[in-house]
Amino acid sequence: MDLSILTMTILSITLASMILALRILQSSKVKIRLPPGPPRWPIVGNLLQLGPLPHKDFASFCSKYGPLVYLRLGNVDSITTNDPEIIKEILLKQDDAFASRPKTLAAIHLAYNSGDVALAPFGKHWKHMRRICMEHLLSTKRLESFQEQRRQEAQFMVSSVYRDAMHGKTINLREVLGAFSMNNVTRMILGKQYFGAGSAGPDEAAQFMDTTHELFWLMGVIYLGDYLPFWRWLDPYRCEEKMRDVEKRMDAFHVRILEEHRRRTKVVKEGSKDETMDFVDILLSLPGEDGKEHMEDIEIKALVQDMIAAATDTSLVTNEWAMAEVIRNPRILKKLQDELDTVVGKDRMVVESDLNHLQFLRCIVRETFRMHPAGPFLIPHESLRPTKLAGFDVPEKTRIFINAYALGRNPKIWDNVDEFYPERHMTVDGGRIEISHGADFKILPFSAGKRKCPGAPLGLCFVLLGLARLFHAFNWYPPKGMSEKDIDVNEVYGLTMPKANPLLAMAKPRLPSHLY
Ligand code: HEM
Repeated sequence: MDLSILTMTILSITLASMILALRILQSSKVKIRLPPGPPRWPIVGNLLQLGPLPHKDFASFCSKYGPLVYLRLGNVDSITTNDPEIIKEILLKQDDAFASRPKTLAAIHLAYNSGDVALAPFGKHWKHMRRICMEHLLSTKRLESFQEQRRQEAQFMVSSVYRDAMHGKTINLREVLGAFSMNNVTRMILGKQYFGAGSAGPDEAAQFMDTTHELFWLMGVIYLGDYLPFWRWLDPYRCEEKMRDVEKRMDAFHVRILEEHRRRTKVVKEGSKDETMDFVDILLSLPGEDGKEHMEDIEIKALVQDMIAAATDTSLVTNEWAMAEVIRNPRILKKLQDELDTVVGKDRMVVESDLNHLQFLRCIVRETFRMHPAGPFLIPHESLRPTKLAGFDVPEKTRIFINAYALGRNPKIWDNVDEFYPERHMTVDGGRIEISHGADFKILPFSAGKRKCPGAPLGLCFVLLGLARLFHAFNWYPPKGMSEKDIDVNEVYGLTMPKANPLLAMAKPRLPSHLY
């Protein structure tokens, strides 16, 4: 064949293929009807429209464009919603389409390459790991077996506040509540506590706390490298480098924990010591996936890290918000203490069996979740396949930002959205107040469907017990020189949404001294 004919043929075929490809692309684009959303820039999409509080930016997009909004974040399709019906559709009716997680750099570096539960994609490994947590850490029987430890930690917390109160010291409630959550969690999981008498050495405790704080922070960052590949390459804020550093330190910590437990198991087997089993002991004794004799170390480390991260910060953040809102509102504090005095009395401390009878306290917790949900976007989900939602198309691998913050402040479903008013949750017949989402999906503290929080009963127990003890045992006031309304309610964004500034307050004991 003549060279010019060959060239012509190649050119014609290339041109024809290009026209065909363009037609296919156009026709597929015509068919796709994405939800409405703000105009976007080339390459970065809507990323530049997000500030330090993205849950508020997303909320204002919903006010402007409707209950379901499409955003293009760099090269990632994303949707956000604040509407109960759409949320129900995502989490319940189309659960099988929306139950996955995106593979973020945090999942790679801080969750053993998505080898955990919370950041794992939907699939066999996730199911296996989740079942282990449900059966061996979060079953009713296991939770009951740790009840005495929770009582001890509640008493330790009250006693430490009492000591400071008697010396007229200002109490840093973030520290107090953080120690309560962390000790409870590490006692269940690692068999040791990091605060107070009998705790791990001060160096180990300080190191562990620093590293876990960094871990929480890095897990919450909306890292541009997840949306723009070139950003990952530049990494101007050295964010990925920090992730790698925390990954290394956390891993070294887990290696030590596993060694300690293996040594101890040997001693227990030899019969010289009787120990109750913590979660790590149990994980070390379980068979692995696909008929393996044991779980792999990496799986144990991923689960332990997940449980500590998921359980500690969520309950601390919720408790700090609830305390801040109640101390800002003396009327609510008085009403709560009246309830505590009626149900519990003043001659003993609150115990767990009281918690179901404290309806006003339960309303306070519900109201706290409405205004300050621990997870403003839950943990972002990802769609597994293309689907339809509220009449619009949602492509495969779309990132789903369910805005629990904007749901709780949605003026279409709540009145006076910025007022902390627990009474709005009272039932007409005075019945037990449910703290989960309920049928109307007007709040979403623990999510719903396949990825709903498996630790909700335990998390609620930490929250209700911690608050009941502190409000029953003490009167609370703002620090000297401040009034109630000076207590700020600003938040910072992260995987959880804590108060921007630690809550400081003064406490005055209100029960007989021998109870402390
Ligand atoms: C007040 C306390 C807590 C709150 C508010 C809370 C809230 C949440 C939320 C909003 C999610 C995301 C659900 C979703 O993405 O759809 C979640 C997931 C999760 N939570 Fe909790 N949580 C709390 C306590 C706990 C505790 C105590 C544990 C365990 C010890 C725990 C373990 C988990 C795990 C493993 C996941 C991931 C589930 C999955 O992806 O399958 N949480 N939690």
